[in-house]
Amino acid sequence: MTDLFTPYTLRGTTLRNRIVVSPMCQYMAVDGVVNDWHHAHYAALARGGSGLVVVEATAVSPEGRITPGCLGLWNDAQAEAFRPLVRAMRDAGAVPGIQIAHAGRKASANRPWEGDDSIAADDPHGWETIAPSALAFGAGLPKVPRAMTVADITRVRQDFVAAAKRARDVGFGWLMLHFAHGYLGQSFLSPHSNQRDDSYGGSLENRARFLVETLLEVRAIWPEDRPLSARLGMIEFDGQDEQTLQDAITVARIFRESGLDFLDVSIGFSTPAAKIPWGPSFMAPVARRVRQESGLPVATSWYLGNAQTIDGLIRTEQIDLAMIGRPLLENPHWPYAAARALGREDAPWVLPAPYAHWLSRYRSL
Ligand SMILES: C=C(C(=O)O)c1ccccc1
Repeated sequence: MTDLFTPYTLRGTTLRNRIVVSPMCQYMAVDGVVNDWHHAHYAALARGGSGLVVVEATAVSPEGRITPGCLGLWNDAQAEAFRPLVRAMRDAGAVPGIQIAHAGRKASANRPWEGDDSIAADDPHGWETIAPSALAFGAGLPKVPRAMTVADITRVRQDFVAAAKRARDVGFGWLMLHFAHGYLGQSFLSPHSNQRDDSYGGSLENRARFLVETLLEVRAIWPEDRPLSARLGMIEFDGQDEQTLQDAITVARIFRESGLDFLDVSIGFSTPAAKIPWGPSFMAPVARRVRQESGLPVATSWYLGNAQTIDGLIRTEQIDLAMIGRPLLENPHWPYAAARALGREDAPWVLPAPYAHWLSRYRSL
């Protein structure tokens, strides 16, 4: 019986368990470069026992950042700065992953604790944003993006490929394309944000074109023995859920045929009018359906629940991996706590030996 601590092998890459550190933006970079914050943050998460650690949304170009504090992979100096981080995660027994992204019309924003809104037009820290259509997201992000030309689309696709090559060359073992949460990839797929009348807009095939073209070109350079995944907003909670989900499952099937290995099922966040039914494991039924109907192994996140609940999602094959976010910020050693909660005798050895020997020799009372 498969459970939360069963190793997971995909394309010759083996995770020690089913626990994944979900990519969570830290907004602590300067000029997109890794610094002490990231070293401490990701090393602690890797030492906490998770099987895969996915580094936060890392921009493929300067304009692709959400905020000025986002990490980047648009130049070689940024890539080289990742090397010690990759090594530290591997030394801790985790597979190092990274999410590459372009924020599209949600770019040029202040950090969440500094406004969580568009940088003012007269603020030199901001920049021109681009998107499929000249349609602002709205709410705190009223900045109207410039509609991308086909030349822009080609350039951004090439930026994704260049960033993927850099991630490959510095040793990341798992790549995630960020096609969710209202960012550029998602914004091509969603009619909320894509009202183009050329071959990148209108029909589902056209709205998926940028995503599929990018996936195909990244697959061509990503090593055969390393998993290629994507995070895709499969549902918007905007009143059109069944149609959106059917369309997204169609796209997921095309992704599988185009060489995608794994799909992280998330939310579109394409409109501020969405009514998200926040609740315990509320995305699990969506993930189960995507897994059944797309033929791809899946993960999902969002209020997944306690260790017993998440273990149950794995045991009943609703999901293959569990994307854990905020519980790991509360406790990077969440995998150890989960192993204890599940009654595993080897719980201490989820952690590195310097911790495990003390925890196993002098058991908690
Ligand atoms: C910063 C985010 C990301 O990188 O996906 C994000 C955006 C919306 C909801 C959750 C997370």
